Amino acid sequence: MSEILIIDDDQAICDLLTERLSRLGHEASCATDLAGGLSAAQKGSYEVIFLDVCLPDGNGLMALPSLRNAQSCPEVIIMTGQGDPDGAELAIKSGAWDYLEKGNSLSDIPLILNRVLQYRREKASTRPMVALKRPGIVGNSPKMLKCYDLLAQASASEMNVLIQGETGTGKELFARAIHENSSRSQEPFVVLDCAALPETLVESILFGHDRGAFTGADRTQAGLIKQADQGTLFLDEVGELPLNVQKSFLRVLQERSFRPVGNQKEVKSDFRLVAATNRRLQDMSEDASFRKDLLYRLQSLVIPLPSLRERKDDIKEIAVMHIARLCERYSIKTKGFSHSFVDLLQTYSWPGNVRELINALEHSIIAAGDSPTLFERHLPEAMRISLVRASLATHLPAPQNQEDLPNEKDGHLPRLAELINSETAKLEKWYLAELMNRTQGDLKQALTISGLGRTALYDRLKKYGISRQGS
Ligand SMILES: Nc1ncnc2c1ncn2[C@@H]1O[C@H](COP(=O)(O)OP(=O)(O)OP(=O)(O)O)[C@@H](O)[C@H]1O
Repeated sequence: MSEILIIDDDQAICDLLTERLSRLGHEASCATDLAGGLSAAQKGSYEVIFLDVCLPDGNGLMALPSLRNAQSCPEVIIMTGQGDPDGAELAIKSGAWDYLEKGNSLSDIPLILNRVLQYRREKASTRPMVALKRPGIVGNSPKMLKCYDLLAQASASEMNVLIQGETGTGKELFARAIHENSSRSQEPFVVLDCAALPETLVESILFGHDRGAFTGADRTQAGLIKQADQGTLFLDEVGELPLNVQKSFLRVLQERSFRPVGNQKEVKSDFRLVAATNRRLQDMSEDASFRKDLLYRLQSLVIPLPSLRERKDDIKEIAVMHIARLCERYSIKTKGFSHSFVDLLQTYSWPGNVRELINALEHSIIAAGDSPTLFERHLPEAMRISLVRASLATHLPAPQNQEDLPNEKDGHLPRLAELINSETAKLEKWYLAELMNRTQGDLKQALTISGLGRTALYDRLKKYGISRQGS
């Protein structure tokens, strides 16, 4: 028995399919819109999903990558009312198992299901025995384990892969790992940074040029696409690819051939494509700043890399590896670190992800000088200040409940000025004590955070009898 999900807004189709599937011994669940379907797919352990294209809250095809990325990595069978050969082609290229026309092909369902389930059983029993190479990639949190599964799938296939993630989450590292683990590992890995393409030279960089093709072209030069022949082409920051280049690149992806600038002859290149982005390409395709047809082709398999704050359990392990690497680079003995140092690393939100963590570690190693251990005071000041600010903000005693509000005097409201003075004094006293506590008496930090001048801070500490230890 297999668990199967049906995403279709037509209740009659849901009922019909559920009945057929249960007769075949499977357990079917239904969702009547995309949001419900996506949420069910994330929670359940479905082997197969039947997906309608036109749903009340969106196009089913656009959700295909997210559905395939669900924990159980289900196969998706597209169902649609209209026979649409282009849509069918796109669906298959986007990683769907099959494309069915409602009505005509519903009788084929038992056969198709048999094939899918047999394929999944065989795939499970022939999991590669060779260990996956993860050069420089650290982390065993559940989110990363899922990424390793996708990395293995990507490496064993020739599918176009789209790696999504915030800056510094390891997109390039993963792209290299896909190449290293693939059958193309002995061939070139060519990186094209789409954000750094000078507009006038884009075509020549990508497709190459012949001698004399333009002023300054004094010799024939192969473009990056040709250089990636037999190997892997990595399009970094693919969301930055100019629209006119998206069009020519789409053609290259379809034909695997192109014309160098100044040459009439088509040149072939057999490359495997991996792309990466920190932008929401889906949204960009909605406002026409990224071509939908190119997006479909790029995302046959999507690897969504988690941010560092979503996998705080990995921070210590990553820190250990990079401290060792950095100390080796500086030719010094590997430093250790205190508990509180790791605690702070795990509290911070890391907008720059692993890259920012590495920079903070490098800063700490230099700041520690001869000390064999890293302490929190070795971390960059800006980071410590941001941590203190964040914790102060979360502790601000805003009067939210009736009990927090000031007491009335003998049943009468106090004069407003009196009330403001007494509440301000309470708040000031609390703030200064917290400030001294959290900065551990570091006056420079306390001045930066509070925005007070030196004399104003000293006067207030004296007024409320607060020591630099916060008591
Ligand atoms: N899981 C990881 N374990 C250890 N180091 C990592 C990991 N992920 C990333 N790094 C390190 O973080 C740095 C940034 O990684 P990388 O350049 O691959 O990120 P990116 O997502 O491509 O960044 P950007 O979007 O800014 O180009 C590199 O030094 C890389 O070695």
